[in-house]
Amino acid sequence: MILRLLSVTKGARGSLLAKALIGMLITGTYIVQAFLLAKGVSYAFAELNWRLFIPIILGIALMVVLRAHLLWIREIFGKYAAERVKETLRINLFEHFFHLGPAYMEDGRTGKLQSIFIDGVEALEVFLVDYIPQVLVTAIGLICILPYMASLDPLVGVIVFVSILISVLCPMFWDKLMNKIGHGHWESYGNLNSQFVDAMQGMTTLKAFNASDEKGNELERDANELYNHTMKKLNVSLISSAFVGFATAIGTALSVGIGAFHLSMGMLAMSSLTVILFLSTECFRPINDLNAYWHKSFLGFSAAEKMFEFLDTTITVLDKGNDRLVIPEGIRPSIDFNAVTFSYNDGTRPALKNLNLSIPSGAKIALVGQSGAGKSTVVNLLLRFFDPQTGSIKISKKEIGKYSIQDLRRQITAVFQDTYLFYGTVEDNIRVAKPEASFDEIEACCRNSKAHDFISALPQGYQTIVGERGVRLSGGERQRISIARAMLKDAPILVLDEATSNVDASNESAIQESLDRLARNKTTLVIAHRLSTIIDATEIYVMENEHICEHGTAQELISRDGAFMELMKAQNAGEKMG
Ligand SMILES: Nc1ncnc2c1ncn2[C@@H]1O[C@H](COP(=O)(O)OP(=O)(O)OP(=O)(O)O)[C@@H](O)[C@H]1O
Repeated sequence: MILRLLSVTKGARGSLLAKALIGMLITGTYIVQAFLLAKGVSYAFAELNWRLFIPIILGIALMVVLRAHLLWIREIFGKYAAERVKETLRINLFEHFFHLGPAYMEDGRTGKLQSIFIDGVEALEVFLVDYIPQVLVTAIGLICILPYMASLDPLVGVIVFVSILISVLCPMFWDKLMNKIGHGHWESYGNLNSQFVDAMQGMTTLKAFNASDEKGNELERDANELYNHTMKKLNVSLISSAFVGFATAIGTALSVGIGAFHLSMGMLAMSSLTVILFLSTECFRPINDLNAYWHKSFLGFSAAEKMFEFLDTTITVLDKGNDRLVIPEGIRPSIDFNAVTFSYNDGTRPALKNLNLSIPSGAKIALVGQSGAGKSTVVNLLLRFFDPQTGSIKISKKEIGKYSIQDLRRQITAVFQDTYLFYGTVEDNIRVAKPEASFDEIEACCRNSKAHDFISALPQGYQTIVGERGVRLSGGERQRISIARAMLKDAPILVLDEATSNVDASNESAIQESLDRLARNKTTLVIAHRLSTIIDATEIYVMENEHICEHGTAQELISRDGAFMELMKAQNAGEKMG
């Protein structure tokens, strides 16, 4: 995993190396300072002239000033590297997220993803930007200091070496436990985040059903779990740090003690003992820093595992097709579903079973049926949000999997029952369909979709901010914006999935007229519950239990008195009661 993590430092490696080099210079200033201090102390014991102390004091002051500057420069390199690494990681994550598409979002909870994408990436900063350069600094520093210490007193060298080994290896013993706790932390953090997002989005429902207390309790339980994990993490981290602190303190004390003993035995000079005294502290300084970074990094490790787990999620809808799907102006493609079977998720219950459906070039086909029959699933498959397990779907007689997904979706305009508005102006939201559109084109589409009047009445007209944190629009208004989007995209295949379900009666006939006009030179698939809106379709397909049970013109189906008539009767009865 560490190697994989290192791969994301590409683009920031120069800065990381610079940071490590500056770190070595900083260690150098500490070593020089230690030597100067050692010299000063030995002068003090020798009771030499005070003037001799002046260069030592000046030298130490110089080291302090130099170190302050180096620390400042190291911070700049560190921050630059951190931002680059985090940017790379997030770009990788977002790219994969978009490749996974709607199929992934079926299982994933937004709050969990958010916690990994945002906070997980932040948690990795310490490991990538502090720990890795510190490994270099520590290794080089020790390679320089240890042999010198051993040359002064071999036994002291061995003691320092063993203490360093213990300090480095000790955190590794806790690794498994720390990792487990880290996983628990992200799990509970993700749960809390998901619950919170859920509560925010469903606030109206919670209040309407007096269920906010229960939701509040669930949030409290999740917050409590997170607290417990955080405390566990702190405990283990503190114990591990205490071990390392103990090993370094014992190492320093032993090396000075042994040095003093050797001095008393006449085996070591006073000047060497003072050097050992100050240098042994410098030996352990980078180790302590390394240990501190290791502990700060451990949440990053478990976050990294979650990130890699996400990055390894198989993309189920593969974009392998290289063929271009460019439909020349005026040409209307045909669509064919042949023996299509499809199940969501675990595949236990098929949403479509052996479905056959043909939409001839330029025809308007309607798909009707009871709720849950599988109508929207047909659209999901046509847009390749999912791929069927068996059977084939063809556009213009060629399997849709052979076209690039971008090309495929470029040729289809879909209007759904639910319209998502992004944070931004009304104009931006419509422009999503055709970024290069002129304002006049946008306005013309809004007039046709009966959206222009209400948009003009908004505080800043087309420049009014909508979406999250923006002006709230009604369901019908949102749907008219989505119809304007569809009109602007004007692709050769039109899919209307309950496109006017939220539109009020006064606007419906006018919008229906515009949609009919839009559908005139296209191949159209309409899904509608209100059967009056599809009566003019070239052919109506009736779905029942995941497959087509009958099809024909409205007239044919009415005279057959089958499933379609059942639906008509049920609807008429419903309308009469309404
Ligand atoms: N994203 C999904 N994940 C899992 N199951 C799903 C998903 N979407 C739909 N289903 C299931 O697949 C079946 C068909 O659903 P689909 O939405 O296609 O029906 P529909 O005919 O469009 O219904 P409605 O008219 O109510 O919109 C249903 O049993 C539904 O529960």
